[in-house]
Amino acid sequence: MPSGPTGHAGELRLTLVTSAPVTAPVPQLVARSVEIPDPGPLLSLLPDTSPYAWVRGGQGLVGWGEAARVETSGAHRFAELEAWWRTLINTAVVRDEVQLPGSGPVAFGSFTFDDEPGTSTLVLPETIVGHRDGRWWVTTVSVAGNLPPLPTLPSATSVRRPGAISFADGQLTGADWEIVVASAVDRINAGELEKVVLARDLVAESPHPIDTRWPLRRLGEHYSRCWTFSVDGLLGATPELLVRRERGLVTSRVLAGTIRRTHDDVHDLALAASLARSSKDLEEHEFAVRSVADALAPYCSSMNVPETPFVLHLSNVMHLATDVTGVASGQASSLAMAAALHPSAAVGGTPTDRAIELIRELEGLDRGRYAAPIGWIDSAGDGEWGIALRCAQLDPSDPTRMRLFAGCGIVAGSNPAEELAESAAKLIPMRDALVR
Ligand SMILES: C=C(O[C@H]1C=CC=C(C(=O)O)[C@@H]1O)C(=O)O
Repeated sequence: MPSGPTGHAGELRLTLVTSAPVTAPVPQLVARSVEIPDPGPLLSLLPDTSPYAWVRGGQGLVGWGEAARVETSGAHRFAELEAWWRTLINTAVVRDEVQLPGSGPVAFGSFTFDDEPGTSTLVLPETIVGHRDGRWWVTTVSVAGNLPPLPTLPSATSVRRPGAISFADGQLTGADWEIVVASAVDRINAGELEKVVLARDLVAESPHPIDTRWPLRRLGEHYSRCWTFSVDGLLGATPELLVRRERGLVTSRVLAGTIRRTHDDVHDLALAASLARSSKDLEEHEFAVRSVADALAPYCSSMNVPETPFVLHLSNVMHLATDVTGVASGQASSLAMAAALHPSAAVGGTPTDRAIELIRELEGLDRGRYAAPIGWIDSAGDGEWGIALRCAQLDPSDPTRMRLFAGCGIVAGSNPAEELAESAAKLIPMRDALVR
């Protein structure tokens, strides 16, 4: 049901929560972006309430405050939220003195993996700070119809370290999850499908409410090749870019096929070489690349799909990776492309429908917004959408608790114990970010 606008003059906010097409009137949005001197690391600017972030190698966007928000659920969630964004932007007054991707008004978004349960959201923060190629800017947004004043940026604030964190099994114990993986392998060997991605969760508990900026800063430091994100208490550092659309250029980083690192550099190099030759991992990777290339093809006039993957080295694992690029042929936005790509074979399986049915049947997990698109969209429809991996969701009703997620692509040659060990390696970034 739509609710709002709420607040009083000068603090007008629009909040919509809807399971029906988003039809409520939208307010007059006024936004301005101005260049600023280097304000310091983006992630250290965030205040402690509802931080929004999309940062890689120190560059990207952070935001806070809430000028407008919309939530929805169901099979049409992507189209409904995009329609709302377009309506908001169509009547907006924007003074953008920066003219870079990510300047001007930007909505951060996070979507559910499945149509139900849960809600997906787009949020337009009141303040957004961006950094790209040696330039910094601030965007201020008002929905009260007047030009917003420039904010005073906070100086780096201190962040509370989580207390002694305890971790417990989530929905399934490791042993039970291995049984689930074994049944998936049986179903693949029976010829029902080729690949399915199965996930598990852990529950982290702190003696006091978790300040999510602590793990965010750690993730930004230790996984600088990944996209560190935060939207509505879902935070993590994903190595997988579902899609970027920027001035007509479309990019996707596809990952599938994983090997754990040992931290012995010589041994890790040998492992990387064996990953690049592993027929099980190459097959798993090929499914993922195909699914992305097929989904992007209708949106591109030309595409480059490399035949051979490269090995992406992260501090916990190494992945087979392929960067698919294309030239956009029409006006479809980054969000429309993310919708077309989701769920790719990196988080669903092959064939997609059969894999999703098997996930629902076997996994026993509410994935929430894990393994689904998370990112941002600007007024031109450009933006970046990652897959929410290597992440955790803060419990909205108990901020001392977070659920951590990790999943593995299961194919005919998968071994349940190996997959459990791989999932544990994929949980390391979030575990370490919480305890170190
Ligand atoms: C589903 C996850 O990873 C996917 C992305 C990269 C490699 C994967 C793999 O090798 O299994 C997974 O498909 C996860 O990290 O939770």
